[in-house]
Amino acid sequence: MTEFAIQATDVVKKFGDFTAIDGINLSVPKGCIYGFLGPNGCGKSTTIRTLTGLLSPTSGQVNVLGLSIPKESEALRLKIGYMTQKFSLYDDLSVEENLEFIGQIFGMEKQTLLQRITEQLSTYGLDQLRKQRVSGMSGGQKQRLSLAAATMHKPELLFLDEPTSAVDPENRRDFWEQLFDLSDKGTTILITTHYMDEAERCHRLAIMESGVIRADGEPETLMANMGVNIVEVKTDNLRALKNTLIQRNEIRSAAQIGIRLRVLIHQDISDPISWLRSEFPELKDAEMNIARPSLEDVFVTVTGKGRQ
Ligand SMILES: Nc1ncnc2c1ncn2[C@@H]1O[C@H](COP(=O)(O)OP(=O)(O)OP(=O)(O)O)[C@@H](O)[C@H]1O
Repeated sequence: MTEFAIQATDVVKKFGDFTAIDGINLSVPKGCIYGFLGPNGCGKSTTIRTLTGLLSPTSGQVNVLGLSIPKESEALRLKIGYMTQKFSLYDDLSVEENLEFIGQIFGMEKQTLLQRITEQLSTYGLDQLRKQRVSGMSGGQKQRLSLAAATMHKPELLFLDEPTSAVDPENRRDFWEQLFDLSDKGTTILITTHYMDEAERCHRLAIMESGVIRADGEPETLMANMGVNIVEVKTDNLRALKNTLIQRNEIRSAAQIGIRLRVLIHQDISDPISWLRSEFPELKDAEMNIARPSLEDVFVTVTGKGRQ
């Protein structure tokens, strides 16, 4: 039987008249890296804050690591780590002082604390920077320190709210290596992002829009079950072609990618290339090929963006 780190049922969170999350159901298996993908303002941070007990849901049930939230949030606090996009570090303290401070908050004894600081500095490549003040550090260094701080007390469950938005692709890749290491050791990770490539690395994924989960599952399964075929078209006048194509109900979306138009066509059309040639005379001699689905296609298919 699958054990779940997080189970949320029909969770609603309102701010006054505004509904930020609207009936979310979520089951996150233990040890899983679970992604939350969605545009700015769709409710990702509100969901995380509700799951950690920082916000109380307006209605619905939340169970995290066997604890009923928000009632048992205080007990949960010791079992989770939480890293936000702002990194939440103390600028005037050095690298090791930041870790020491966090360890003290979690009530670690002096000897254990010193040993853990040494471990964390080594794991996150911060040995050389131990005396460095945070204010003089680069985005990538701050990110590593922030992850070291969030995992000081060896949490069972780690919440990461857009942790890579302030760093370059190389640092992002290194950061993901660290996440896979943590996952290998059994840590459950819930991470929010609006980067497609990052979402593809997750074991499971929920796609969120306007406070609602539009789809969830393994990235591969989501891509397989999209209900569309993808054709890439290379021809002239792509802008005009796009406007013509999206008038048809059979076409879910069309987006220009460089010199090609990526066209998502409903799966009930069995031979989409022949269909395009026969329905649109301007495509008679166009170069067309079937493309592999991407997570961006899934996103477009399950959210309102496909209807534009
Ligand atoms: N304390 C609050 N009071 C009122 N409205 C809020 C509050 N917190 C969030 N909201 C609103 O709820 C919606 C969801 O916000 P949230 O921060 O959860 O989105 P998000 O998906 O995390 O976005 P981002 O990627 O920009 O962080 C937004 O419209 C936001 O303005």
